[in-house]
Amino acid sequence: MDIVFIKDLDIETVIGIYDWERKIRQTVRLNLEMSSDIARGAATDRIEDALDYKAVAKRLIAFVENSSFQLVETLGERCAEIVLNEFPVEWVRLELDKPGAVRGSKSVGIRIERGRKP
Ligand SMILES: Nc1nc2c(c(=O)[nH]1)N=C([C@H](O)[C@@H](O)CO)CN2
Repeated sequence: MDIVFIKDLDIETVIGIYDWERKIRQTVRLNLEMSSDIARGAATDRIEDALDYKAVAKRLIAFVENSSFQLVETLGERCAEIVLNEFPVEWVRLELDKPGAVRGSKSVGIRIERGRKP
């Protein structure tokens, strides 16, 4: 299976379950692996035949910046839905990190796989 990926996309948003978290913006980090037929774009050398990772990133930045969920689970699930519903992607693995959320830990977060592997 061919993959287009986006690594360490940092986005500021309102996220968290505590009162103090509802009043500030925190950084979340997205990592995505998306199934894509790499050979198709390679054959024509045209962006129209490839999965445009910049378009995916811009869409997710706009969504996450304007969101205000409590749980990383909810935000991650919504992001995966956007990728599957709005782009030519049949399967996605998504990691959503909340760096520094737990003292003593570099990061915490979720990893999900959604869709059907081609
Ligand atoms: N499974 C989860 N556990 C926790 C979450 C979460 O989103 N999913 N969130 C918090 C707090 O917001 C925490 O990040 C603040 O430091 C705690 N546990």
